[in-house]
Amino acid sequence: MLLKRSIVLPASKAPAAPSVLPHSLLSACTNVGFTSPPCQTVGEVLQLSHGRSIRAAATNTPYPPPSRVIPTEAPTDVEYDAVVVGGGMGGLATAARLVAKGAKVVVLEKYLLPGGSAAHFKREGFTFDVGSSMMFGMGHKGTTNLITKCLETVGRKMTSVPDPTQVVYHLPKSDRFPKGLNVAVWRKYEEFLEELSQRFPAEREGIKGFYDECWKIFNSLNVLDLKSLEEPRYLLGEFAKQPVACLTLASFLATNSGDVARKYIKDPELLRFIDIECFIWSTVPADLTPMINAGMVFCDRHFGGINYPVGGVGRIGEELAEGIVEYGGHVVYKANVKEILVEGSAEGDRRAVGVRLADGRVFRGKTVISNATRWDTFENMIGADKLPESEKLFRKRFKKSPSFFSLHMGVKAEVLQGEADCHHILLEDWAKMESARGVIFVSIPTVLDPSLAPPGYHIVHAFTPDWIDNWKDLSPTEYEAAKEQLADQICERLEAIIPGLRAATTFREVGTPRTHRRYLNREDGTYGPIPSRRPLGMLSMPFNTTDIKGLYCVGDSSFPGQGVNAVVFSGFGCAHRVLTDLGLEPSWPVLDSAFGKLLSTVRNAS
Ligand SMILES: NC(=O)c1ccc[n+]([C@@H]2O[C@H](COP(=O)([O-])OP(=O)(O)OC[C@H]3O[C@@H](n4cnc5c(N)ncnc54)[C@H](O)[C@@H]3O)[C@@H](O)[C@H]2O)c1
Ligand SMILES: CC(C)=CCC/C(C)=C/C=C/C(C)=C/C=C/C(C)=C/C=C/C=C(C)/C=C/C=C(C)/C=C/C=C(\C)CCC=C(C)C
Repeated sequence: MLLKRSIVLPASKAPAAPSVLPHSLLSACTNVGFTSPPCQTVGEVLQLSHGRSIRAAATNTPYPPPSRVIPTEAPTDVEYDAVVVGGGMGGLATAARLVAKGAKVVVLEKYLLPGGSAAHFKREGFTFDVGSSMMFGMGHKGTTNLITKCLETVGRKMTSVPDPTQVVYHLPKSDRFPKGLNVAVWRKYEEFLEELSQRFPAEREGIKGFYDECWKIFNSLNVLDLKSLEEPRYLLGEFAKQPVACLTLASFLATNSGDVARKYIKDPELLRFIDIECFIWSTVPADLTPMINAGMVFCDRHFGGINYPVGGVGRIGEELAEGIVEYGGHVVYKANVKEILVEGSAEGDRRAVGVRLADGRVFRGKTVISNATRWDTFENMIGADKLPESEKLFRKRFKKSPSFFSLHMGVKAEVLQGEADCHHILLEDWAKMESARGVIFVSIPTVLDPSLAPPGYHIVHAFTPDWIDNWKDLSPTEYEAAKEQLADQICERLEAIIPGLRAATTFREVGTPRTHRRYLNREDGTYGPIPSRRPLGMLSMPFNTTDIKGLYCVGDSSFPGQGVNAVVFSGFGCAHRVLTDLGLEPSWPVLDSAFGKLLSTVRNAS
């Protein structure tokens, strides 16, 4: 095994090897749907700094060639119940829930395929995940398995392969850990606690105390029927059915993970570990990470587990899009929304009535749901001069997180012989945890699903946070050179955990924050919003409704934030709120408006 876990659990504790399906069996399930390049290409042959040359993405030709009809049309002479801008996981989840209730829906996606950051693309026999690769919410029990539930909403089911770990950390060396702090987050909770406690024996009780608090949250979430927190009829119903769970969640709404961690843990090195536990999914340390989100992430990884969808992460979006169409909805690609049409001019009176595409087509709807970031939705599709007050507040409280620099590599399988863990985190210096190009995230999905690469090869997808400003004002030649230089540096660092990586690499494609901006249509290529000051837990995050009537936001700039299962939850909430506003689900209108006012007062004050 080349990516060694430095401390191995006692044999009795070690989990069984993952059930990796044979290549032949997996390829039968693999979808060869339409593809197109989400990353920019880097030329025919790359000269690596250590003297070898490898094939880079040669052309923008989709691989394999498109085999499906790509719908680019939907009727424009009807009024839809909902026009959804963007077919990322947030938009698709909303649309799936809406069509299942009989709503007339059109999803307008700028790109050629569904899924947004959770899509995939194909090159030379490799199927690469665009961004997301660590899938929560794909379990089979409880109520928090939101991806499974969302697929079921439109009659779909997917096969996935269980990951034996959520992630393996390769953290900085210190006096106490001369070989580095190496921790595997095992699928079994007790095994993870044991491994971490072996590293920090004096904190055994504190470790259990902190993570057990997370279970209080998760167990409360996991009995609720998860829908819109902006809908009082539903909320009161859940309070009546599950009073303890709701009160527990309410008590954590304004809490951040760092506060709870410090209640139980004193060791500064262990507190730094809790910071990176949060950072890898929230891109901020524990003090800025809402405790409810930590409860969800730190427990679902052991409850439903991390599961890799067979055929690649992009299959989820493809299945959802097909399901939406089967249920009577429309999903239109190459549909670039330039403007959200708003009638009325006075704040409070304005109403969204449809959208206009770059090619001039107009789609009218009783509601408009934007899966673009709030910055793209308001500044770019409505007008910076028309920002509602609540949006001004959002911009004060939240800023754009960095984007990512990504490296998609095809490597000879020998270099990863015996490797069983899909996700790894590498950090050499704690002081650089929050810096651009500090933490390196690694995903090797072929250890779970070999069908993603040709026989004898693996995929290594490595990415690191980076700012778009680092890529501005470069000539095309400078841009290409900068990409190659940084890619070489990242590969060199990765050799610490994958010796021989550079020599084994046969294919490499590089994406920068500019690539993310261009292909995901996210301002500055941002990964999502992060708090600009200490947040009051989840209270300051906006829900789905906006101050413009009929306009809703879904995705990672709405409650509960970043994460594929998080944006799917945001889609469940959004669809529920829209259905009640359309009269397709029951509500109590008088209570509704009073509750809406109360909620915005609490949020504005928090
Ligand atoms: N960006 C990454 O590299 C990355 C990595 C890991 C995880 N993720 C996760 O992915 C999730 C993002 O999900 P999401 O649903 O909020 O957003 P998303 O960015 O994945 O999807 C938004 C979709 O809307 C489309 N779109 C945007 N503007 C449009 C317009 N004007 N017209 C038509 N289509 C338009 C985009 O093409 C995209 O498909 C987040 O949870 C994030 O944590 C992202
Ligand atoms: C009054 C009122 C309003 C209220 C009352 C009380 C109550 C009832 C409350 C309730 C609440 C709720 C329901 C909530 C919910 C929440 C949720 C669902 C959440 C979720 C979350 C999730 C998350 C956050 C997730 C995330 C994830 C992520 C981000 C991931 C990512 C990953 C990555 C990036 C990593 C990768 C790695 C490598 C590659 C290594």
